[in-house]
Amino acid sequence: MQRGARIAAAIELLAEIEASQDAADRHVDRYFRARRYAGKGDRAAVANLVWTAIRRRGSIGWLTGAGTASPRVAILAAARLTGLAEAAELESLCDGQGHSPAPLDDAERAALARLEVQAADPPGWVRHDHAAVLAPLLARRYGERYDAVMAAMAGRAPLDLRVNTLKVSREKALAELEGQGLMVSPSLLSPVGIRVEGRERLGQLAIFAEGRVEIQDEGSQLVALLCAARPGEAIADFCAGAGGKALGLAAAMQKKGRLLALDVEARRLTRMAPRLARAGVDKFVEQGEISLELLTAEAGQFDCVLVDAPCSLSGTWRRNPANRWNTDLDRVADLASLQGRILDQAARLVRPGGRLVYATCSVFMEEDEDVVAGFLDRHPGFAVVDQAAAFEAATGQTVKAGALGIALDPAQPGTDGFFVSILARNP
Ligand SMILES: C[S@@+](CC[C@H](N)C(=O)[O-])C[C@H]1O[C@@H](n2cnc3c(N)ncnc32)[C@H](O)[C@@H]1O
Repeated sequence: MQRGARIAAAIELLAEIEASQDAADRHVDRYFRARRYAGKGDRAAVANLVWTAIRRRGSIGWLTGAGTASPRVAILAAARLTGLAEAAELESLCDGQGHSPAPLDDAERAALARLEVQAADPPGWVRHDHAAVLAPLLARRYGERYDAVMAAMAGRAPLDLRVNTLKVSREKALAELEGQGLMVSPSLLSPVGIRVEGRERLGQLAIFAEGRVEIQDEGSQLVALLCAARPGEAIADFCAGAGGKALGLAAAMQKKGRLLALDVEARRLTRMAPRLARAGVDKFVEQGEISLELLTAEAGQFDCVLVDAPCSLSGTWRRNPANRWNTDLDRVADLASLQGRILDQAARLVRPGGRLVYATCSVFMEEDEDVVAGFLDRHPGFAVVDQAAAFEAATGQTVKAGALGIALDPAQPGTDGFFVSILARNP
């Protein structure tokens, strides 16, 4: 495909994506399945234009003065921003000949001219592609590290695996994956983690189908490990959802003791069934729906309660770029009050002397430290433990920790953005 044809294909694809509710990657796959003549290079170039236009939606709107840019303007701007075309070439690439896009109209020409001026000195939120209202929140969290972290946030999320130590050791799993021709290395912080180079399709491999490894970001692995669950303990996973953390907890407990996976919607827990079965812990993990009766009946019964709270997902922008634009301050405030309420409920289940672990995949302190501080004000019977010492005890590694918790990010240590706070109930 010529460059003009690649741009035209990307415009067509983006318009399709915008007009539908389906996930963007499904469209990209379908589009190319129907166009077998397109080569690997074509596919990569078109997909890069489409992803750039989606990820940079808000900043392209600002740079071109177009507000919400049309698919044509968005893709032409993406072609410029990714270096596929120089400014002066866009006009000639859009000549309407063969498979090239139709010629530019005056409004499009003006939008692309404005891009050249504005791109010279854009504000931080444009450079790093997030809603302008989130700038103070990110400045509060990162200060001088803002540019470095946001640059890391723009990269592609790595592929991490958690080894199911109920079935195999990390050494054996590494050897098996290497035997399959994969480039793998032990994770830096998670003692049960493996990092895979490249975008391998793991679904077909026996090691995955037979539950020896599970796909899980290293940050998620660390959240489960920081519960320091031991065999024989009673642990409640209060926001268990699809069960990612529950799997890690079950392995740490060596299937001994009691692991209760809870969620406010029992429907959500059904998604964990195949994962539990694959990992060989389906008979071990108990499931339950949160209710007043349950909170009363189970009060004070657990050595540790994990609250992996619903959040803005701002730590996962590498995976879900649309969230960079559709999170506003009201949503963050609403989530913070929900998180406080969930913590209040979950705390009832912790036995005297037990642990309460609060985690989010948000990088906003408003959903993290502030929620913990509010909880501690309301519950004088709980206190923070030494976070850095708890991290070292659970993982054998050291990280920088704050007084109220540990914040991980894609720049340092290179995980998704996560926050974890380990609290203890007074004996
Ligand atoms: C971040 S997700 C959990 C992910 C899960 N722990 C995992 O590792 O796969 C948050 C979960 O909290 C649940 N949730 C939402 N509101 C809740 C509430 N009021 N109480 C308890 N759980 C709630 C959601 O249903 C969702 O499953």
